[in-house]
Amino acid sequence: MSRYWLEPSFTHGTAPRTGVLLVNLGTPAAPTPAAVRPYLKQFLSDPRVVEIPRLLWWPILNGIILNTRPAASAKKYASIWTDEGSPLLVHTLRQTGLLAEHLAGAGHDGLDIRYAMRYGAPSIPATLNAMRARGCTRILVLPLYPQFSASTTATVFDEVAHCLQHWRNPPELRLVRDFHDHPGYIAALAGNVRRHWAAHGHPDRLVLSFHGVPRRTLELGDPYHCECRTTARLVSEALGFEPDRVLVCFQSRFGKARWLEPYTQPTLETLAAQGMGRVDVMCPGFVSDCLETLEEIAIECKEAFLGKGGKAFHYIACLNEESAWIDALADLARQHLGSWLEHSPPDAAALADTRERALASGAEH
Ligand SMILES: C=CC1=C(C)c2cc3[nH]c(cc4nc(cc5[nH]c(cc1n2)c(C)c5CCC(=O)O)C(CCC(=O)O)=C4C)c(C)c3C=C
Ligand SMILES: [Fe+2]
Ligand SMILES: [Fe+2]
Repeated sequence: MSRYWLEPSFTHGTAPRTGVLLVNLGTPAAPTPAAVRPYLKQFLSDPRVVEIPRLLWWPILNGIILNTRPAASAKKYASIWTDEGSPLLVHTLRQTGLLAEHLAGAGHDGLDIRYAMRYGAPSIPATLNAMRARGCTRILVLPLYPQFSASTTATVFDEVAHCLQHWRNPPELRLVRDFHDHPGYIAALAGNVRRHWAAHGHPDRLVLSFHGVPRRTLELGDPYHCECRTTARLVSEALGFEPDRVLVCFQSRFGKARWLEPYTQPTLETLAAQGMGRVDVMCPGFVSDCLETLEEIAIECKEAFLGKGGKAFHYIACLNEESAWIDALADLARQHLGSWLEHSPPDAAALADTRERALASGAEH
């Protein structure tokens, strides 16, 4: 769409309102190669995600990756798909509903609370347009990534800004950059582990596995690695578990470059070889279970650990619909909504009236 075409901005008959937009990564529409391909194409064409010059990357993406990976990924998606759809989508949808209920219950009614996906549907532009149609003149954007990374959080901000370039009358905007050390988020993670341990006893090692990014991004100043380490330290402290029995590692390496280390699967294999009977693995960087947790960790890494002689592998689920997490999410939203909760948005209807009278009379506005 051309940026020189600015959309009109009528909000007649709708009370001005404040919106909260949760954003997650996105997921294919179905666990089939035909549905995975366009999703991967959009995802891997984002220059924030793959920082390789387009002239080099384009032939690799279109000539090799998009011809081989969709079929392989579709099989993995099929192994975790539910009757309601992709786990990532199902959890994001439920979290949105629970957050809306929670905030309404706390007296903050009238908020327009929605979710969008950075890749695939519902898209950020389509959702922002729907919020405008509902009269949102203030929007809080809350990416569901606890740790900031240019490849995730920043690209959400880019997409929001790109969309608003086409608006004649854009909303007031607030962005949540990260929540890697939010006390409610840390407490919810520790609560999940404690509950697991109350039922199953303690492991020899607790492995905290985060999604990886290229090592080069750390050298260039991306704070992601440090935020992951901080989250891990805070969770360990909250648990009071001996620090040398907690390991931090990075999963989902993509391509041949060096990524953040240590890598999750080789670390688990080493632990098995060292005679660690039981490991528990949790993925604090994902607030919703998805392909990377349910397939890569709970299936592939489990097989790898047991295959090297490990005796028991426990995967501890993501926060998903945990009430402590919904409390934390509501707290985070409230904290960033701040003054917006105290003062309702300026009355757009009054402005529209003035404008209409001016247009009708042909007078200078
Ligand atoms: C190619 C580079 C990739 C970077 C950099 C990257 C960073 C990154 N990703 C997440 C969260 C998720 N990634 C997911 C899937 C996924 N990730 C990549 C590649 C990169 N991610 C690919 C190609 C895929 C698709 C699946 C596959 O073909 O293997 C998911 C799961 C989506 C789902 O549908 O369940 C999540 C979530 C973070 C947090 C991050 C950087 C911090
Ligand atoms: Fe990823
Ligand atoms: Fe660091």
